[in-house]
Amino acid sequence: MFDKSNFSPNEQYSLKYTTKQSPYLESVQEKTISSCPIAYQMISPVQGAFLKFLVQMSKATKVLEIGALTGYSALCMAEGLKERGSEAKVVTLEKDVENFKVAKENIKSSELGHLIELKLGDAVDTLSNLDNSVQYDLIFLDADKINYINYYNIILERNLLSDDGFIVVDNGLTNFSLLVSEIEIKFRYG
Ligand SMILES: C[S@@+](CC[C@H](N)C(=O)[O-])C[C@H]1O[C@@H](n2cnc3c(N)ncnc32)[C@H](O)[C@@H]1O
Repeated sequence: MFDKSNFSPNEQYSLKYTTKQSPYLESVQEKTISSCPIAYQMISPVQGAFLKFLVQMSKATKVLEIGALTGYSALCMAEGLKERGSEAKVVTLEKDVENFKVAKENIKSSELGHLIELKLGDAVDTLSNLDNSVQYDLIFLDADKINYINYYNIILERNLLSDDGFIVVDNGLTNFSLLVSEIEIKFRYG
């Protein structure tokens, strides 16, 4: 069973010196840990604070996430969008129906729910059909790693990334260094 004691010593140290998450985020985290069999895949509160910081510092308005799970990371990023006005939006993609249902409920019950649009389906299909008159300032890849290169290609081919936008990749430096180096090569040398 996954619980907070599974956090690494580095994670626990960082958590101690990171701004405490909101009570609502904590409740979503706790509920996910107690009821979701793949809760260990959810980002940690420190990573959530970092994503929120990235959204705020980059002044992103449009955020796209691939891999919603129960909505925790989308809610973290929505907190960073609070001051960004009526155009602000997190679009998050999820293919698993059970995860989708829980995420939908968590998003609906949040005071930031109006900032988040959750889409059900395989992200390769959803990305291929996403309205590309909208460009995203921050895109967070956090789904099936094997498809990262496909997500990256579709995002660039369909012009879904804004000119100053950037892509954040979860687990990019753990077991998937080959995929990451392919992405880096394409990014740097076209
Ligand atoms: C690592 S979890 C996401 C965690 C979430 N970002 C968080 O930290 O709260 C990965 C999620 O991606 C979903 N997923 C996996 N492959 C997918 C695909 N091809 N299309 C859409 N979602 C996918 C899984 O069902 C799972 O819910």
